[in-house]
Amino acid sequence: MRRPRRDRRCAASPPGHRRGRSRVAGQCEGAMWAATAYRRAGVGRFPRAASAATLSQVLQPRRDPAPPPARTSTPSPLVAPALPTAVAPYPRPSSVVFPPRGSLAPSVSALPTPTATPTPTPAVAVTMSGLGFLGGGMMAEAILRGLLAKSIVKPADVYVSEPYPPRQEVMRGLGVHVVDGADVIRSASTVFVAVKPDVVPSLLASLSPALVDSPSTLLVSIAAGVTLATLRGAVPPSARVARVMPNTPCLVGATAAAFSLEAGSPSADDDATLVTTLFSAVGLAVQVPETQLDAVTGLSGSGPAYVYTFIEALADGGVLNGLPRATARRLAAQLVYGSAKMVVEAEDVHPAELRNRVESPGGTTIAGSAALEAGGLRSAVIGAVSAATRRAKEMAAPPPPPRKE
Ligand SMILES: NC(=O)C1=CN([C@@H]2O[C@H](COP(=O)(O)OP(=O)(O)OC[C@H]3O[C@@H](n4cnc5c(N)ncnc54)[C@H](OP(=O)(O)O)[C@@H]3O)[C@@H](O)[C@H]2O)C=CC1
Ligand SMILES: O=C(O)[C@@H]1CCC=N1
Repeated sequence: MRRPRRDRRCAASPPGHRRGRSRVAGQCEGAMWAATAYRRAGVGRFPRAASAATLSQVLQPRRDPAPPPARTSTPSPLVAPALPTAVAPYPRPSSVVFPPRGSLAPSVSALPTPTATPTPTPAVAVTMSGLGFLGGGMMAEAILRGLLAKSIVKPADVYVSEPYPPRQEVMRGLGVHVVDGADVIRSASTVFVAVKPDVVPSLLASLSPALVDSPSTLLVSIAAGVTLATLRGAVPPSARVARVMPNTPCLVGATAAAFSLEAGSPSADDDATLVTTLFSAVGLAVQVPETQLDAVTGLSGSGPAYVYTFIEALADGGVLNGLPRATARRLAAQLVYGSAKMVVEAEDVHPAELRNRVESPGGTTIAGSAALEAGGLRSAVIGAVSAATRRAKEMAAPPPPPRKE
């Protein structure tokens, strides 16, 4: 009998304690709240460098030395065009050229080399010959639906191995081939490893003969905590490996994904280009040193869950104060969406500055912000990212040797 599947998914300062009345002073207090929260979250002292950077940022007068615009009944100065250096939306590729089987992506070498910032990708024609997924669960579905929605790949060019019949049906419903793992490797030159972390080493080891027969397969692992060294140890030398930490908003083309590649790999540039192209088609893709990937997991990999909790809590607050549930939910979601959009589009503006612009002196928002601080929201969020990061590190650790009876 199958084991039961787990439930999807998945897996301060007191009010009125300002030291000054100006917005700049308020920003300073924001930084102190951050430092206090940092300590409360049990992650040690607020780092000196971070503290200094944050304080200097918040203490600096704004680049525009003029006082903040007076609140009037005229249209708000917060509309995006009023913010400095708004960044344009990332250009999206219409499709990706995949390398033919058995060769290293000559067609992608013309694409830009990724950097630590979002990399624009050009529109190129589809000549897809095979994208694979080992595991057809939640995350595979999110990536796949995102890529299909952007016409990055055609369903007929996708091969998925998945043992659980209901998930196989979901995959077939997307029009992709459901085959066994070896056939995924034989049919696809780029293969996502999308099984649970503890399954990865044994699954890859079992696919070794197919990988030997299909040299230069690029395995793109999304498994939390599974290191490049573990991947390398589980595959033949001819296979290429990449480690990515995406998140479920792939599904709506708004993922925040970071990836790392093996140092010194001769195909590193091509692989970076291919991974960047795939993930920037469904959101943001940045390359980071592998040492940062566990923190990425704790922040943006796990982060959608924290944000959903926040949205749920916001909606509950609205309901408590008399809003119909559906109205509260729509407003809460749009609030988070719009606020995030402003941070994304004005990356030179510190979020504290955006917050301060909402907080009228003696008004409603500062009362709410003070309640958030008193409730420890900031500490709780920092603690959540740290707990998830620690968990990713634990998962990366080799399993303890079996106990002798
Ligand atoms: N969910 C998320 O938000 C994110 C997840 N990840 C990572 O993605 C990976 C997948 O997570 P998620 O999609 O949530 O998990 P799921 O459990 O939804 O998906 C994994 C799927 O792989 C199947 N599977 C098990 N063994 C094999 C096998 N040998 N061959 C092929 N398929 C197999 C599982 O079937 P069965 O259930 O029957 O075992 C399951 O359907 C994990 O490593 C996770 O760390 C990364 C970023 C975000
Ligand atoms: O919870 C997990 O382990 C996975 C990895 C990141 C998001 N979900």
